[in-house]
Amino acid sequence: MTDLAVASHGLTKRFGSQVAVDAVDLAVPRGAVFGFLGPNGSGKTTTIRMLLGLITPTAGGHELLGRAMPDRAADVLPRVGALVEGPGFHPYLSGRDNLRRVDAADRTAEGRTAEARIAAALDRVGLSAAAAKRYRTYSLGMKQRLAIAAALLVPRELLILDEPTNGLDPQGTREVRTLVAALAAEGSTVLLSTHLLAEVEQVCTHVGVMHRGKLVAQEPLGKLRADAAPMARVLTDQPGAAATVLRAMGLTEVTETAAEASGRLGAAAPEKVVAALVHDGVPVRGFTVQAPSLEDVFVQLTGRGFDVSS
Ligand SMILES: Nc1ncnc2c1ncn2[C@@H]1O[C@H](COP(=O)(O)OP(=O)(O)OP(=O)(O)O)[C@@H](O)[C@H]1O
Repeated sequence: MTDLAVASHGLTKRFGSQVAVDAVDLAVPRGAVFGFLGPNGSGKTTTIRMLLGLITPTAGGHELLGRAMPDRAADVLPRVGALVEGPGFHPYLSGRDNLRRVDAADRTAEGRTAEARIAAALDRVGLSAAAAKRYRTYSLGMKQRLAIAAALLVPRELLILDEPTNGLDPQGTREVRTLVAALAAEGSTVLLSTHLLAEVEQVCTHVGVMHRGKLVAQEPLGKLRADAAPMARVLTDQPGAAATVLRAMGLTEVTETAAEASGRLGAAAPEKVVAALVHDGVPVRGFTVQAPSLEDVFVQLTGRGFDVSS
């Protein structure tokens, strides 16, 4: 048994002359909550659609749960729950009746146990009380949770969720994040795509970063942070002189504003930097060393500061 829930090799998709996904080698360990992060248009949805066998790759291949796709699709897809775009729920049917339709359409699901499984899935996503209400009266968060319930009608080893919190208000976002964390705690591997760094920080154990169709980083979240160099900030009324010292001490990405200079600490020890500032007569009003934010880490890794917060 492989220890990877998702493994892709050179997965590529071209649309005409445009390369939407460019030789992506994904490695999602079993048990991970893998945040598939990238700005709009970076190729996340296209990758996910290839992973699920919804579209054919131009080149490359992949395995889900150790089985080659698409050859073993019939065998592996029943063990994979997916949330990709709207599942086409009927607006005038209740949440429960919508799940009955979804379950009836699934040939791998056992009809005899349908009612119990539907009730369990509704309970799982906190929709039991609203199960009899029509879908069209649901809030966005409830609609999204019903879509996740549809993915949970049978036990899943792997969940692939495309932007599960997209369009949700803060309350709905929290509900979905809590649900993802609970599913992971029960042993499911989760791959979720997002363009929100906060999402990755709050629920993910691993992260893969897409940029212009390429997977530019893929690591456990803790390692990503540990590998990143911290920032030093000097509060001073002589930022120009401070910046000169920071550069001389080997700090990189040195910037200055009216009241401070900052730079990325490499091998330089913070106390040596302070000593050098004082030695050169720079008046230091404050000195702080900050662990990099996840956004800083991505800038370091990719060399680009893409806007991931919008
Ligand atoms: N069917 C298609 N035909 C032509 N181009 C496409 C098609 N699907 C996607 N693309 C293009 O491929 C690129 C990647 O799109 P994709 O939807 O995979 O990005 P994404 O990272 O999921 O973005 P978003 O967060 O907006 O969904 C985009 O430039 C998009 O316009």
